[in-house]
Amino acid sequence: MTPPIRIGSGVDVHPFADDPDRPLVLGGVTIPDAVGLAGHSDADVAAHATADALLGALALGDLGAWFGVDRPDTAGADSTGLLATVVAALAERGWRTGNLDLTVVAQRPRLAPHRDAMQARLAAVIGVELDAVSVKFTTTDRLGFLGRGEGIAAYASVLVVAADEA
Ligand SMILES: Nc1ccn([C@@H]2O[C@H](COP(=O)(O)O)[C@@H](O)[C@H]2O)c(=O)n1
Ligand SMILES: C[C@@]1(CO)OP(=O)(O)OP(=O)(O)OC[C@H]1O
Repeated sequence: MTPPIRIGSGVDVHPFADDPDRPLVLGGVTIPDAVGLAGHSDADVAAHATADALLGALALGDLGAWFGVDRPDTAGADSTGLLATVVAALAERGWRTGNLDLTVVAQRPRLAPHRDAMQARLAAVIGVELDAVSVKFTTTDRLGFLGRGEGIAAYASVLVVAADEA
């Protein structure tokens, strides 16, 4: 019998864009005065890692399997819309999110001032209380490609719960 809780993890990395006017979007929040990430969608690594974690919890494949990698309809897409589609797919199968713990790895910019906004936005999109979403930030102390400021990564862990569980 399938246990009433399942765990999922997701990872995503995108490089900084060459275009200095591209917005940086993380967890559905536009970070002011920051260069954005390159990608087919809005390149929101936080939303992508969260969506992959939810898909992983139910062994439903990954973002590319659901949304392709270069489909015209996802060009420049708001990734919280993709995440909402994944949340709806879970609900259709009788599952809801228990909690999300997300770590964004970025040498720059400083993100802590945007934690509350990201937590609130992600909680709204995945349909959980505010205290079920944790967003953390770390640098790599200048080590590696992230530490050289070449891009941003996000790592998400989720618990999903059978919707009929109290
Ligand atoms: N892009 C970032 C990275 C980190 N922070 C905050 O700084 C703290 C210390 O980071 P270390 O990598 O030096 O351990 C971290 O816990 C975050 O609070 C940040 O705001 N933005
Ligand atoms: C979101 C999708 C949609 O084309 O594209 P990207 O924004 O490039 O993001 P990535 O995590 O590289 O791949 C997943 C794709 O499904």
